[in-house]
Amino acid sequence: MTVVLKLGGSVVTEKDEPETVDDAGLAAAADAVAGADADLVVVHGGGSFGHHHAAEYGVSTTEGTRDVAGVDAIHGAMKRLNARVVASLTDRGVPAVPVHPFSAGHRDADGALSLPTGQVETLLGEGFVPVLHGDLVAHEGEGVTVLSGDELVVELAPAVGADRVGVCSTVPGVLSESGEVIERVTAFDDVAAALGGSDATDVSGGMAGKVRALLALESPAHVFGPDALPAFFAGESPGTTVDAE
Ligand SMILES: Nc1ncnc2c1ncn2[C@@H]1O[C@H](COP(=O)(O)OP(=O)(O)OP(=O)(O)O)[C@@H](O)[C@H]1O
Ligand SMILES: C=C(C)CCOP(=O)(O)O
Repeated sequence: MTVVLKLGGSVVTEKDEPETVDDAGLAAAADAVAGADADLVVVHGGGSFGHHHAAEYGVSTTEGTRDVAGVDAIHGAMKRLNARVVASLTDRGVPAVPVHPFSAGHRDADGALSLPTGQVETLLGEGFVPVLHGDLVAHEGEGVTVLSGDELVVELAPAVGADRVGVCSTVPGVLSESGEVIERVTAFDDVAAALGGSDATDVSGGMAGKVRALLALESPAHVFGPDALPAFFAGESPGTTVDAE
């Protein structure tokens, strides 16, 4: 069983406090990952490491920068967070290794992403748990733009032949306008009215960006909260299933 799991930046960091890890959130997520019986690829989001710096330099998934100080601030912070996530996993005996997307991917002038995945597939085959992260990426005509962890999930899941895809955020799923967890989302327009950005600083579109990205996947993806991580690894379908059918 191959699983691609994104740990939202809102799960592993205090999203409102610049460069602050949520120690309890990260520990709980790492415990769940350590207990999983699967070949696993982990992706984590930016949280208060990526989004604050990206907002400061005016960088999003479509608006770029050529400022090397911005690259250092954003990519540097994401590498620091990645080191913390990898360490929390290796502390628990998970064979986690870092993979930095900035060194590998690029977007063309239309924004289309090319991301080599051979290193992830090979690491997985060799028994490692590759840990990727939302990052910057070279972007023709823009300098560099943000590459969200949700986009990484969409690229990686088919590349590694994922049997299950999970996106863990702090919300228990995609919520309706009345605040109920929507069980299944099959089309963006069906839920567009309920979808907003993030309630924290977020340059990659919050839940709306997440649903849009996941609908591009051939296979279903599950969006759920941190408490549901063990259920997800047990094969259940907690939260919202996003499935374009
Ligand atoms: N209809 C909705 N259902 C659920 N969440 C929603 C909805 N509309 C807006 N949101 C916001 O989307 C947020 C989740 O997206 P966000 O990008 O912040 O999560 P994340 O992936 O955990 O973080 P990061 O982008 O740092 O990785 C929620 O915290 C909430 O504020
Ligand atoms: C802001 C940066 C650098 C990464 C964004 O990744 P995301 O939190 O998965 O959207």
